[in-house]
Amino acid sequence: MITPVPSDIERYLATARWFAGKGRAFRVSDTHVAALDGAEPRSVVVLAEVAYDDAAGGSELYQLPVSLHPRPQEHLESARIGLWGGLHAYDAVHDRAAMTGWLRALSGAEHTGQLRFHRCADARIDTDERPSLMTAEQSNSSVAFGEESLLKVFRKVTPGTNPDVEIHDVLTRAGSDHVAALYGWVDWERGDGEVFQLGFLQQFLRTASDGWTLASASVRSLFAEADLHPHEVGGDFAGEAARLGEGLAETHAALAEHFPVAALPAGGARDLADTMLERLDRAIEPVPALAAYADRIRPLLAAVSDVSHIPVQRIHGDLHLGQTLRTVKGWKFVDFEGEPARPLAARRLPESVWRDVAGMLRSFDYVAAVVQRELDGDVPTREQRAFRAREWVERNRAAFLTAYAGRPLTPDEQVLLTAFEADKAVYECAYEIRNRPDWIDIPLTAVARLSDHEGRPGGE
Ligand SMILES: Nc1ncnc2c1ncn2[C@@H]1O[C@H](COP(=O)(O)OP(=O)(O)O)[C@@H](O)[C@H]1O
Ligand SMILES: O=P(O)(O)O[C@H]1O[C@H](CO)[C@@H](O[C@H]2O[C@H](CO)[C@@H](O)[C@H](O)[C@H]2O)[C@H](O)[C@H]1O
Repeated sequence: MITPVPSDIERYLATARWFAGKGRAFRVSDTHVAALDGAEPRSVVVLAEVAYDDAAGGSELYQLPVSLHPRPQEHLESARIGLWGGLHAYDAVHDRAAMTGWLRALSGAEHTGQLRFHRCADARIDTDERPSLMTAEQSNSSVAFGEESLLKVFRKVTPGTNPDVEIHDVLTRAGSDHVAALYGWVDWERGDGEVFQLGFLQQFLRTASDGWTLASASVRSLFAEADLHPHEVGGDFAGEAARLGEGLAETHAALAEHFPVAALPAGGARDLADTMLERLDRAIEPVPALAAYADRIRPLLAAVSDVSHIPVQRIHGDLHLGQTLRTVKGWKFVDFEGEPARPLAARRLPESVWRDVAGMLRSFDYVAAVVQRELDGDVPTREQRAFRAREWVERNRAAFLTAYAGRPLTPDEQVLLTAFEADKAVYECAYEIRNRPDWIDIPLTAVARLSDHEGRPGGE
């Protein structure tokens, strides 16, 4: 069995887009290796224990599928990890031959040592399809096989059922129109018997466009017209926003049918409010500008503790326009992993559907803000654009929400929705300062707007 070199992995992780510990002091304290027997090139999965040496401490387990070659592979230079036992080690998601090996193992439902490849009963898997790494990788890595299937390789792994695999499995069996069908998945059993899900193969929605791209195009087409209102512009998004709302309502209904539903127990509303308040307090340290709004945001979050009945069920957990794909047959939702920063167990718990609704509402705000940033102009031009962007946001929020709920929200639902929006904007402040500090103004502006919310029914 190959022996990985921890310092090579540390160097590789430090620059990886998907490594959540960037900027923190860390070291690889241990590694586990599982081999894909008989694969050519030689392939292993390395699970690297990452220990953090900063004040927050803690540890995480990261997955590196590795291909091992006796000779250097020039075309894989950017994916090179190091030289291990005389073999050249590469991040295998970049290595087409290695990924074909994974597809074959999935197709054959192979059990090799500690790795177990599962194939779903109705899965169509063509092992001749050519693998290519998707460039839009974020928290994980995804490899497309021709036009047929997509392998998502989780990077940070935790023991137990992964919510992305679990929800794709359940909704595929239920015949949902709103997810890509699950074709198979990969488990790894650690020496102590704990099982980790390493990735899954799903239907590749190759002709789909993601909601972020479509919504950005709509905002750009608004700005291309000097004075028109959003509903007067050819690229109006409100119809799509409404279809997204309907699609989310149908997805929530399917999740409610196939997973347990409940109401938060006594004290649950207070716990939820406290969790949000704690998240706000924690975010002030990395984002000191939040402090100026904190006293006016706290009552919005604390109000949740007065809601007497909060129904909960499985939800998406981190919904935004980038997690939606428009196919010819309607909208699909992807990436049911929940917020990457939350512990896995928390991400599988039933939650209020208003968390997902709030996520989408925040995304309409984001897309309008991001498109404005692409454009320059003098102050009056920018102010006029900001006003028109607000009209676009309000129109699409309303279309989405009306279609989702199909009726006016009750006062309690409005309290929950506002609190989840504020909570999400706070989360985004912490997320942006770590990942895209240039974008910090986007959620901060939202926090400022929400802090001004009091007494305004119906949202922002
Ligand atoms: N089944 C699919 N078919 C086509 N594209 C997909 C599919 N699932 C995800 N994608 C695309 O891949 C991107 C990354 O997928 P996602 O599951 O969100 O991974 P991550 O956890 O790395 O963010 C998505 O934004 C989406 O555009
Ligand atoms: O897609 P992930 O599950 O990795 O989610 C994380 O990254 C998202 C950014 O890609 C982040 O979403 C935020 O930025 C989006 C625009 O890029 C915007 O549409 C979302 O509304 C906003 O929250 C998400 O919060 C984070 O968890």
